[in-house]
Amino acid sequence: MDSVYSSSSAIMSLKPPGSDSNSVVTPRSGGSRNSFTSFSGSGHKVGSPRVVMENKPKIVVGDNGYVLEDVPHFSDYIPNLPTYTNPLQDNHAYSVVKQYFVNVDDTVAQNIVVHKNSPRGIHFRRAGPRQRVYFEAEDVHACIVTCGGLCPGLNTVIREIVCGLHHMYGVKKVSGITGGYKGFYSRNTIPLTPKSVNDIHKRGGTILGTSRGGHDKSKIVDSIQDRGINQVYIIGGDGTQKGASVIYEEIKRRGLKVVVAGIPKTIDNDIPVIDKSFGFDSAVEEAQRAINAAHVESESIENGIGVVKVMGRNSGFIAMYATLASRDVDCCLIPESPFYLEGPGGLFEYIEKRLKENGHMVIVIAEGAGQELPSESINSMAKQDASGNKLLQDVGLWISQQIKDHFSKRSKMAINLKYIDPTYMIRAIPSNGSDNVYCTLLAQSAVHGAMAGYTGFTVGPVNGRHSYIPFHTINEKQHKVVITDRMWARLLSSTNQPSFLRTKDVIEDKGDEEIQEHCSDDNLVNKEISYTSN
Ligand SMILES: Nc1ncnc2c1ncn2[C@@H]1O[C@H](COP(=O)(O)OP(=O)(O)OP(=O)(O)O)[C@@H](O)[C@H]1O
Ligand SMILES: O=P(O)(O)OC[C@H]1O[C@](O)(CO)[C@@H](O)[C@@H]1O
Ligand SMILES: [Mg+2]
Repeated sequence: MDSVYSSSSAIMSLKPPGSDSNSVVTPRSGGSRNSFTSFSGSGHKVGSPRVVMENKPKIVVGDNGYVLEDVPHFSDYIPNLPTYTNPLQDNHAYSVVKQYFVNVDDTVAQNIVVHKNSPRGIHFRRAGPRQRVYFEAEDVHACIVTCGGLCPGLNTVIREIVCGLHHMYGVKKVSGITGGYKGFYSRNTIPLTPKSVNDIHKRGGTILGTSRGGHDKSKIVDSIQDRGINQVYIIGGDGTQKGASVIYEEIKRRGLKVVVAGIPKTIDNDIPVIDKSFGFDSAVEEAQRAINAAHVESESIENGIGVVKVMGRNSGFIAMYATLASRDVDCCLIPESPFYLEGPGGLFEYIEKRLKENGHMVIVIAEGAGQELPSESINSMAKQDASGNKLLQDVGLWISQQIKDHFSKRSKMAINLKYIDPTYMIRAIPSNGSDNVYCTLLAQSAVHGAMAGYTGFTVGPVNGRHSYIPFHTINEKQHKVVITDRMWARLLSSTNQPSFLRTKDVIEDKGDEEIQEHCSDDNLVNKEISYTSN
């Protein structure tokens, strides 16, 4: 297999040094806190000097178009590190498993729909326990932080990182960083033990608290160093993963033996590459309650219209899946599918037609849908939250008002509209059973990767197999509903709503679809999260 670091000529092996089962157990270093591992580029131990590394993606290419988008490993920038036998091999629970350790050469294909002559395409390193680890239990000081908005399952991930570290690897020292990234510079942390986190998965929210903004790279890494932390688990959405990547780069620049592991969290399901994000299923389920209420209200009254707003800033996955799941929805509006109100093919015409046919209707709207419409009329200034995310207009309220105005002023039809905004109620629930299992796998995969010396990665299922995905890949783009894909067509055929598309849009979008083929939302339904032993 040929191996390259992107355009550079450096040759790299698929196996990280020390992960080879034939390698000899190297002696324990005395103080293996994060400062012991500063090395010069030439491999000499030099005490404290800083190591400046090139930030190039780690790409390995092989035969027939095989590409591995690999994740960083300590051994990339710290030579001659000691490795240890994985304590799992003596764990009674896992000793029954035939082949528990993941082969170091195992990778996971991003694209599983192929033709006879297709190139093998992009792969990611398979997640799971390795035979050799880069930490001894008593030397680990892990920390966990949650950032960004709430999402069902945050507490489950926290619980399972703590329990995974403790029960699988014997790690006792885990600190909770409170209130998101800015918690790194506050004085107190919360000690986390299997006992203290035992019941937290039954609660919504995050026991650690969360926040937006306040990411200061140098202060965060100083705090990590000062506290002697050597494994950092960062749970959060797209912004958080970008912040994690910046922290990882700074840690590498300082030559520290500190893992940065990202666990993707987003109720919007807007993180690319992974099959879906945790909490998404729980959110879709909870949205059913609001849609049911809207349906009951609307069908109980003449010309009743129920409008339900769900979350989804730039990606309309919750709206799309909640609509498909419910079957009571007559129109679903998402950010990816621009719509218009007036004239032939517009929303008002469709509402009138639907009410005449059926006497009532339900509209589900994602919060980011049609944002340009209220902005045009209200002419508001774009405002941002503390993280720099654009603050949205309440499109649910706006569209409800537009529909009311239209039917009272320009149509002879008297309507009864009820607007339901369950957005924060959906986000604040505890995760359901299947999300709990998914959260467990994510947490355990992150722990295995960290113990094995991988860093700078986000963990997640790719085609059902948990994988380590480099930050740069995760941070490249956002996962969005592709409106020229089959899944959106299924929705259109289920609701019978207009597509609001003109032929020109379809042609332009088909070009996009080819580019985004691998992250099509078809993947989301056709792939199950695999609960196999990775
Ligand atoms: N480009 C960036 N570089 C460094 N830090 C960032 C960056 N973008 C966001 N962050 C930090 O990440 C944290 C979370 O970001 P944000 O509020 O955008 O939420 P998120 O992680 O995207 O989650 P969600 O949008 O699902 O609620 C914030 O503390 C923010 O300062
Ligand atoms: O009001 P907050 O907490 O800033 O969060 C709102 C945003 O967070 C999200 O739930 C993402 O976490 C978006 O869907 C929503 O726009
Ligand atoms: Mg975000």
